[in-house]
This record gives sequence, structure tokens and C-alpha cells, in this order.
Amino acid sequence: MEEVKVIVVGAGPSGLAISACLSQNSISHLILEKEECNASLWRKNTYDRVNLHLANEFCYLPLMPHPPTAPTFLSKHDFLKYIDTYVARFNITPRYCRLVESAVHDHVEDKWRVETKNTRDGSLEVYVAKFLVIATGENSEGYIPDLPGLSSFEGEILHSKHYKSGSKYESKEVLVVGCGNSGMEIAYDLYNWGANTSIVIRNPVHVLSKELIYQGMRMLQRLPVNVVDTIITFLANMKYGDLSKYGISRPKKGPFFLKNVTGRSPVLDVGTIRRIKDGAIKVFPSHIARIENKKVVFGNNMEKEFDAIVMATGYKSVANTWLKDYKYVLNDDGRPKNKFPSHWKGDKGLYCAGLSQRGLFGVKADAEAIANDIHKTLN
Ligand SMILES: Cc1cc2nc3c(=O)[nH]c(=O)nc-3n(C[C@H](O)[C@H](O)[C@H](O)COP(=O)(O)OP(=O)(O)OC[C@H]3O[C@@H](n4cnc5c(N)ncnc54)[C@H](O)[C@@H]3O)c2cc1C
Ligand SMILES: NC(=O)C1=CN([C@@H]2O[C@H](COP(=O)(O)OP(=O)(O)OC[C@H]3O[C@@H](n4cnc5c(N)ncnc54)[C@H](OP(=O)(O)O)[C@@H]3O)[C@@H](O)[C@H]2O)C=CC1
Ligand SMILES: O=C(O)C(=O)Cc1c[nH]c2ccccc12
Repeated sequence: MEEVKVIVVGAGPSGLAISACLSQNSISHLILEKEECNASLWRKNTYDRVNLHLANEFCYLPLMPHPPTAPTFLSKHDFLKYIDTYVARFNITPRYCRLVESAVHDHVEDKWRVETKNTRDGSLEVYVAKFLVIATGENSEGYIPDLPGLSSFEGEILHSKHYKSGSKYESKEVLVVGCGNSGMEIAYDLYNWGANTSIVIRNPVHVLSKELIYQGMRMLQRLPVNVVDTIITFLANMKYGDLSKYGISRPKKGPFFLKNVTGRSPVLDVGTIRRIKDGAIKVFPSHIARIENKKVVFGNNMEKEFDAIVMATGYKSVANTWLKDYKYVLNDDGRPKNKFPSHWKGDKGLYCAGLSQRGLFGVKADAEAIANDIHKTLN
């Protein structure tokens, strides 16, 4: 058994950011990470062509802004180089291959007891700390909807977190389910690799360009969200025209309002819209009614046979499955129980970072707030 002041679960950007902030205040801590590397989402569970959608001023971790020479939009490679530099600069040394299987609050000692299983040799370990930070991410488990007949599908089914590129799908019929940022970009990637690509778009969605999102994010620093939404939606309509004839309609509420309220990001168009407009990517503007062997039947009675289905249907947080006393900070859905901007703080020394659906921008803010709070409590 090992005891420190703070245990951080997860060595993604959130866990690394908290570690840097705690070290700055000389607070002893340990990061427990199930994989054999840090930032595993970025190193292992994102498709090849992924790049940061937001400008570098919204994508840095505490204490280390990007230098003026950095590109405005970092590639995945640039971002991972940044992470490597961060880890080296703040001397961050996570314990790798430690899958946290349970965490309980010891009411007598008023401490957290965390049990891990070593993913290499199966050995079990126990760690104890006054403070526990959940930094396991919003994307820890892929969500796959329970569609009627899904198990009868005769082709390949994969979640977007396991999709790397369309290289093996040339000339195959591939259906992408979901039109968030993953689905829209994966559809474009499949098209580029020569797949006959279709996408399911069952609800309205905001499509914006990279530049419009950047302008919107900057405007939000000075203007109220409804004003920014009005300007950006107007400019987006000018740029893209009415997309409803292609099966894409805009929600009534604005993109940044919806981001704040629902957490759902607007789609950043990487080139998909042009291919939808010219018919190279086919839209099914409906839900999936059922699947029969190779055939997918849609709610509007259209049907088509596919070789593969990519489920770009989002993620779920599963921290509440291993964190036995999750109610001190999370709801039953694994999301923070307190409302933004107090979402990061729970009771009994329990915190959560990176669960506010605000990307790396939110990660930085949470890490700073949590480290400050722990520092204050200790002094
Ligand atoms: C495809 C994709 C692209 C994205 N692009 C952007 C972007 O451009 N800009 C942006 O701001 N955000 C983006 N995001 C959001 C993303 O959530 C953040 O970039 C960032 O990775 C969040 O960091 P995190 O540390 O909170 O979570 P994660 O990066 O998910 O890290 C969590 C870590 O916890 C570990 N872990 C999980 N469970 C356990 C356990 N039980 N025991 C031990 N370890 C565990 C995981 O292995 C992982 O290493 C993107 C997300 C996805 C899916
Ligand atoms: N480079 C980048 O910055 C990237 C960032 N990301 C981010 O990662 C996070 C996760 O994104 P993503 O993986 O796209 O997940 P999202 O949760 O954003 O999107 C899930 C999509 O799946 C759809 N869906 C869910 N269930 C069904 C169903 N039964 N039938 C049809 N459609 C369904 C949803 O549609 P509905 O609205 O109808 O529920 C939605 O369009 C987001 O924050 C995103 O912005 C992702 C990729 C790249
Ligand atoms: O990963 C997310 O969804 C984020 O919060 C960051 C982000 C990625 N793409 C975006 C588009 C608009 C606003 C935020 C994001």
C-alpha cells in the first residue's frame, strides 16, 4: 500500500495538467494510467487524419502556452510533441498499466482507497490519498446504440474510436452512423480512400468552417453568445447556402448556445459538405429503423446494403462504474453532478477534471481550479 496526498486517475491532458499544477505547489501526488502511455486517446484512439479543430490559444495546458512560432492549428503530431515537451518540462511520471478498478471513501480515515490491476502481469495494488481526482475523460468508452437487428449485420461494425483510415475500404459500401465531428470527418476520409460512402443524419446539426469557429471563439471573449451566434450563423448560411435539400438542417438555437447548454460541438467542415453537395457522399436523412443481414432500412423506408458500418455515435463516461462513491461528484450518467462552472468540485476531497464538454480549454480551467483548491485546503 502506498500513500500520497493526491491520486489522479488518468494520464490524458487533464491528468498531466493537474500533475503540473500540483508540482508547482510541491504537493505529492501520483497519476494512475491504464495504458502504457500518456494521452492515450490521442496516441491510440483517434483516426489518422485528426487535427486540432481549435486554434492553439484554446488548446494549451496550464503553465505552458504555445510559442508564437507554433502553427495556429496544431496537427495531431504537433499536439503530441507538445504533450511530450510538457511531460518532460514538469517531470511527470505516471504509473502506467494501472487500471483503476475501484475507489472507495474510507469514512473512518477520511481518505480514498484506490485499487488497481496491472494490465501487464495482473498484479493488484492499493493506493491511499486524501484527495482523488477523476481525469478519465469523456471519451473513455464508445457508445453504440442498440439498433434493431444490429447483431444480424453480416458486415463489419466498428466504433469511430477504432477507425484509423479508409485504406481498406476502397470500393466498399460503408455507412457512417452519426454526424458529429467524428462522423463527418470519417465520411470524408472514407470518400478520399475510394469507399462508396453514406452517412446517417437524423437530427439538425450546425455546420461551420474552421475560420467561422475561430472567429466565433474570439468574439465570445467580448460579445454575448446570442450576438455571436447570430453573426456566425448568418456567415455560415452565406458560405454554405441552404443545406436542407441535402438532408442537413440547422438547429433553431445557435451553435455556441448549444455548445454551452448541451455540450454538443458544431461540426467543423473539413471538406465533407462539398462532397455531400456533389453527391459523392450520400446522406440518409432519417433514423435507422432496422438492420437485416447486410441491409439497413431507414425510417423513411429507404434501404441499402452495406459492407461495413462505422458507429460515430459518440461516447460515454464510465467513471461511475469503478468509482464506488461517485455520488460525491458525479451523476448516475458519469457526468458532473454540479453545474458549470462549479462542476469540478465534489465532496470528501473528490474532484473531476475534463468532464465539462469544453475540450482542452475546459481541461486547463479545471486543472487550475482543482490544484488551487487542494493547495488552499492544505494551507
Ligand atoms: C476524435 C476526438 C478529437 C478531439 N479533438 C479535440 C480538439 O481538437 N480540441 C479539443 O479541445 N478537444 C478535442 N477533443 C476532446 C478531448 O476530450 C480532449 O482533447 C482531451 O483528450 C481530454 O483530455 P482528458 O485527459 O480529460 O481525457 P482523455 O484524453 O480521454 O484521457 C483520459 C485518460 O484516462 C485513462 N483512463 C480511463 N479510465 C481509466 C481507468 N479506469 N484507470 C486508469 N486510467 C484510465 C485513459 O486511458 C486516458 O489516457 C477530441 C476528442 C475526440 C474523441
Ligand atoms: N478534431 C477535433 O477537434 C474533433 C473533435 N471531436 C470531438 O469529440 C467529441 C465526440 O465527437 P463524436 O465522436 O462526433 O460524438 P458526438 O457525441 O459529438 O456525436 C454523436 C453523433 O451520433 C449521432 N447518433 C447517436 N446515436 C445515433 C443513432 N442511434 N442513430 C443515428 N445517429 C446517432 C448523434 O446524432 P443526434 O444528434 O441525432 O443524437 C450525433 O450526430 C465531440 O466533442 C467532438 O467535437 C471529434 C472528432 C474530431
Ligand atoms: O472536442 C470538443 O468538442 C471541443 O469542445 C473542442 C472542439 C472541437 N471542435 C469544436 C468545434 C466548435 C467548438 C468546440 C470544438
